[in-house]
Amino acid sequence: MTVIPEIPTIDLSSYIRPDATPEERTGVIEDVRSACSRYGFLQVKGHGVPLATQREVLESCRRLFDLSQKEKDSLSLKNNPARRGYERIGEQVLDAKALPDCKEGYYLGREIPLKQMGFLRGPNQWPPLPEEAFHAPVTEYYEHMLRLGNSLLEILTLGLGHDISVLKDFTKEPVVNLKLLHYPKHISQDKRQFGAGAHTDFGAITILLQQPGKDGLQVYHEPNNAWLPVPAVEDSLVINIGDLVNKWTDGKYSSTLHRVVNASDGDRYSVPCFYHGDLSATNPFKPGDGSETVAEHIRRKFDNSYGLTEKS
Ligand SMILES: O=C(O)CCC(=O)C(=O)O
Ligand SMILES: [Fe+2]
Repeated sequence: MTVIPEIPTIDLSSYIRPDATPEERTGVIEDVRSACSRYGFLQVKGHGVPLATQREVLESCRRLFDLSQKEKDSLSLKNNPARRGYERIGEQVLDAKALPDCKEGYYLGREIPLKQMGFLRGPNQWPPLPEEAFHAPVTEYYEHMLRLGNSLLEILTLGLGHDISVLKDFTKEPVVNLKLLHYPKHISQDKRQFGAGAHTDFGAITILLQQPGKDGLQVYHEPNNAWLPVPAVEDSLVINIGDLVNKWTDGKYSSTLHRVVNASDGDRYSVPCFYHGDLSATNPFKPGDGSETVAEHIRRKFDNSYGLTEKS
């Protein structure tokens, strides 16, 4: 009988706690290294993001997507050079062999002044919701993602045998973007319809909050030719490696195909956080290897998935 493996869950508190021993830290580094090279995915607990903050950001998703279609369309990412804002159901095609994704989304990131606006950098588009119903909870969650993202990059870097100082340029002014997602109930009978078609993430790492109890994420496991479900467990965050780190580590840490089919009998909300890094950075693990910049890499993949060109 083939035993289908499970995506491992790792307790990060043994690394993050100020009084963690060197042995405890080494244990976490080793476990994360192993999960990233075997699966490219892991779940973490003990990550330091308060449960109330997680619940609030998921509530903010519900409030946002409950706005009228007209209000949401007026915030479209297509009219925004920083690509902040709203994506309609069917607007993104993550897998060109499948039907357009059955999800709607909303991008937010660091608030950058208008005069410094550029690709993925600029002011956010804020929906017409009270401060405490959206702006405050989303901003609080965002600050936690920055902190956690930096700790995870450290852990990954140490696992590769590098000093964390190699991350200096990459983490200088990092583009770290949240995406609020809503998957309606899955009703299509068409086998080519997914909430999110099979894809790998574009950036360095992704930290994903799934609405507890609302399963749907599946990760491809090549050795078994199987899609492994990643259960939506309260207070666990999913971490996965993106294409940038896959490329920079020659696949030692792999960006793995994944997809979403809303398995619940109602709406499903989730919040991925894409840590892309400093747009002008190149490979921190092999400086001078001639690789493209973070900006060049992300732009190609991002615009392609929305059918955008540099000028649109
Ligand atoms: O909603 C999810 O569980 C995953 C979303 C995802 O993979 C993505 O947005 O890249
Ligand atoms: Fe993804």
